[in-house]
Amino acid sequence: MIPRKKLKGLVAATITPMTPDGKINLPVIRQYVDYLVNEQNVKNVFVNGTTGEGLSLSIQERKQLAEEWMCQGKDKLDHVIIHVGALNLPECQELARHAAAIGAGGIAVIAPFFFKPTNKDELVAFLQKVASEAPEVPFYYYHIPPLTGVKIRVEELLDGIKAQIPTFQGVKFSDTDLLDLAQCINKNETGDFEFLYGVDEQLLAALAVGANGAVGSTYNYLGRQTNLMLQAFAKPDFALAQQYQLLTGEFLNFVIKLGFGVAQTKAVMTFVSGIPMGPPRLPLVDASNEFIVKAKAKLDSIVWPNGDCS
Ligand SMILES: CC(=O)N[C@@H]([C@@H](O)[C@H](O)[C@H](O)CO)[C@@H](O)CC(=O)C(=O)O
Repeated sequence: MIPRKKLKGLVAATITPMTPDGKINLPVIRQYVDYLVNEQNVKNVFVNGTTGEGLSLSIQERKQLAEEWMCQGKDKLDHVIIHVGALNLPECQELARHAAAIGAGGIAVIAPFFFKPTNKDELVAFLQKVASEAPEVPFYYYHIPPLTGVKIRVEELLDGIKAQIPTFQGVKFSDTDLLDLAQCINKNETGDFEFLYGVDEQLLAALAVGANGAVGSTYNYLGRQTNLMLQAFAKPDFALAQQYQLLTGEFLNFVIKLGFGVAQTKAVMTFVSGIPMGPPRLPLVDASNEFIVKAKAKLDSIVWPNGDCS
């Protein structure tokens, strides 16, 4: 495998821009890349994940999106990780081969969640069959039990993983079980693996137990503020880091009470960035106007420590 720059800091879980009639809006990706890099200081992306509605897209659409992010991100982005998980092995393998062929910086795989693996060995066997299709590409397990219902603890999965998946690079950890995350970090004695946290509203707690970075939806539009939180944490200025986390938490707590998911993320990103993200794909439905008005007013009302506006 070619030596690579270690992935740390923020990774935007990309949104899939769509036209009003529900097609993928590929031409918008160029502007999207520039926005992330120049306005949010975010240079890593995670494509076709939850926020990207990856599981609601056809294989062809997922390939097109992956290609566009690779192409537009060339010389601008540091890492492009492609999520290649699906409900069946052949599609995962096809997407993994495709990601390798286009030079992706990493691939990630969610646990299949219709017929679910019931223990660590079944899960690792599935992941291994996907990873081996891209033998030169760093591999991440995408742990998101609230959506998959697969609750196999990651610390268990790590035991002997490198022998079975030589490309294993780390975990995108989208769960609130910080004890499991801490145990993973404890096992990562040589520091070879990366643990990227995926619950944005409690990233600071994950950093405190040793997460290397974060993948999330809010880094599309709160990347700049969250980067300042990371800087404060590294300094260390914990009081300042805490202020940032409390403020992003205040916004998320507000929108979660209104009903917050991928459709609402698309709406927030559209009004913050000015880039049209379009509607979500069914079964998700558009955010309501009431949501948009209230979410915008809330975000505008937040006074960030740097005196910045969102
Ligand atoms: C369930 C969910 O969508 N979680 C988000 C978070 O970024 C989430 O939107 C945020 O913490 C707000 O709750 C990410 O973990 C998902 C993600 O990274 C992805 O799109 O693959």
